[in-house]
Amino acid sequence: MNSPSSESPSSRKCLALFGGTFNPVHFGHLRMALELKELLGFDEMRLLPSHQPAHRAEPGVSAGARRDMLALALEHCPALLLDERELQRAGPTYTVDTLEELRAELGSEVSISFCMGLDSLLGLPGWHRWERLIQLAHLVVVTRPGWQIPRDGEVAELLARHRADAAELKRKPAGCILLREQTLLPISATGIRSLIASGRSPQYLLPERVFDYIQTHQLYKSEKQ
Ligand SMILES: Nc1ncnc2c1ncn2[C@@H]1O[C@H](COP(=O)(O)OP(=O)(O)OP(=O)(O)O)[C@@H](O)[C@H]1O
Ligand SMILES: O=C(O)c1ccc[n+]([C@@H]2O[C@H](COP(=O)([O-])O)[C@@H](O)[C@H]2O)c1
Repeated sequence: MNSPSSESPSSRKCLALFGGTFNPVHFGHLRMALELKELLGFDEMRLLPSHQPAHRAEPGVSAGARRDMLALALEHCPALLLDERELQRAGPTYTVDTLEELRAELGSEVSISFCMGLDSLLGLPGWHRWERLIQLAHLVVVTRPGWQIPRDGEVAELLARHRADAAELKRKPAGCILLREQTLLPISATGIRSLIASGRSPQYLLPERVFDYIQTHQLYKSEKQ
């Protein structure tokens, strides 16, 4: 399928995706996804767990367990959906493959926004076929404490060409980058894993049911996970 066409009706369906390793999912992810959905008026917000993350060491916890924790976290939140498509693909998980697949499924008119933290945007030039991403979807980037918007380099150039405001996400199916300054909870999965590995509790940083799952399955007891 070719790149989606540009202008068209304001009644266009708007789908948002929030991808991650979710090892484990925590309130930082969930609040960000929910706030973006509500504040930007997406019709759907799908959380997309990656199977075999492309640019990090293989997680010590299986894709199935990461998916199960995410499913538990979303059970009582109809506003957030789980999209398992990446778990069904073998080999390294590349976002561009997911977006090509979605475009083939949904057609060229639906607006697709791929949401990420600023830390992820800074690494974008290392992603597989990264220049194609912006032809297939919008990027919604939430600034994260401790991370600065770059002034030069490939990401700065990408921003200069594609930066747009929120209304553009509905006006076009793809091609815009929206930078959102949003208060993010200072929680990271790395922090949660190291708390547990050092014998401390991650309670109140993630949903209670996810905490129960981690305890039942004895996850993250060792630093390697
Ligand atoms: N506290 C947070 N608030 C909002 N977004 C977050 C937060 N933590 C991570 N993200 C974003 O969520 C997406 C998936 O992140 P990921 O699953 O790697 O979580 P993480 O907490 O950063 O994990 P790790 O510490 O293992 O790197 C990324 O786009 C990342 O920028
Ligand atoms: O496609 C790639 O090359 C690529 C490289 C790094 C990260 N991503 C995607 O970015 C999202 C956040 O990744 P992570 O590793 O921070 O959890 C997740 O959906 C990954 O699949 C994608």
